[in-house]
Amino acid sequence: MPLKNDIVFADHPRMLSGKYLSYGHTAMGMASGELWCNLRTSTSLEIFSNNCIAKFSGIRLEEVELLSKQLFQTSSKKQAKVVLKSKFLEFSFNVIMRMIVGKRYYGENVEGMEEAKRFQDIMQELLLNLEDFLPLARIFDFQGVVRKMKLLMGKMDPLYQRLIDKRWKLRNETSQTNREREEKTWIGTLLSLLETEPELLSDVTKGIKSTLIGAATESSATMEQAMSLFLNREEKMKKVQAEIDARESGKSICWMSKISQSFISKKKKKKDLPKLTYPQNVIDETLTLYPPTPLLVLHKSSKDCTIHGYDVPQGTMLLVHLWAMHRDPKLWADASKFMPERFEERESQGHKWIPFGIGRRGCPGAALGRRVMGLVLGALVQMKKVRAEIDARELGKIIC
Ligand code: HEM
Repeated sequence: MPLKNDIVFADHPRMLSGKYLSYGHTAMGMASGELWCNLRTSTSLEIFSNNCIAKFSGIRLEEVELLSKQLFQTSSKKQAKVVLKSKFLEFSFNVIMRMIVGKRYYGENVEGMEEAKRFQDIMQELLLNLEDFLPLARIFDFQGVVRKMKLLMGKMDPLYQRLIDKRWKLRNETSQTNREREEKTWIGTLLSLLETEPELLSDVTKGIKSTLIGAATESSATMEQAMSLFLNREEKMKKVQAEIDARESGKSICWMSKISQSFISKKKKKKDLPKLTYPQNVIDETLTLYPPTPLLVLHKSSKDCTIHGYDVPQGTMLLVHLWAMHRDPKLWADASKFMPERFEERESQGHKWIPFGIGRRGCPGAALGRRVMGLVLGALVQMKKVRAEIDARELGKIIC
């Protein structure tokens, strides 16, 4: 059956089950696009591997601790209102930037204030514009959105270029120890890729940009949404607290790192760590009802193909209507209800649940995103325990 136009909306899993997704469509993501494809070599896959993510667990724990301290300070004298959106964004940027370049860009201990300020200003502007930056607006370019985004991306380029040049110079000049330290960051790993494939320099820059924006905005939007769902449904929050309490049998020793480890991928869960099923289900349900990328990113067919009986010519753009799929009453019981319990039968969710996309261009940061979100939510619903752990550590009573 021929298609009527060159933009296809897929709003049913059957549309996604054809061979369309299996032969390497091209994501037309705003910053990554085809370029990320080139980076999907063993080196870039390594930076998203479970081992690599585990290596950075200390960074995540430190950042959650700093976030918690900020919240304690704000409310130390009396109850205070806190805008979590900005706190989550700054937290997410710090986590991801420490993994990428080993530096914080917000809050205390910021190295190089001038560079940090430039970075913060660009991010602020970018995020304000990102809210308008829906794929459809981009196709028809309402209000010159594309031009605005290109301008901002252009402003980011020198910043990233300087970061990369600095690291590249250090790699070539410094001692073995410094070099090894550099290699521990993502940028170090990606730069080692350039030694064998120097033509990938511009892909590395663009890959880092898209990773950063996606990682920070998507995780923080989900955390914000989950907190708002929680605050309006006390019984769900209590259930999460109870599961964490039961798992720790009331002890508050080093539990943050244990919580963090509990959010690793289901298949890799360590035997000695009881599952934290309900908090995980809360995150998954938040991603069902409020996917941060409700239309995924634009995809384009790299060859002629047939989806669900329709002939799709090469170059057709595909928008996946994830929002509609995740709320389709034919696919889900009580489709619009916040019901983390539906994930108790996890295996049956299949292709109808794809907040991270699917296939070769699916989100490579899904495992990392889950861990970060799990840790933050776990900490926020158990602030007393976090405080006890931080105090005990500062008094030298525990080491973890
Ligand atoms: C709640 C957390 C997150 C959600 C819901 C999410 C969702 C997505 C989605 C839907 C896509 C497009 C997939 C497709 O169209 O098939 C994507 C792509 C991507 N995500 Fe995420 N993401 C999250 C966190 C992260 C994190 C933490 C990172 C990295 C540290 C990351 C890095 C990327 C990259 C690099 C791409 C582009 C992949 C490509 O073009 O091949 N994401 N993400």
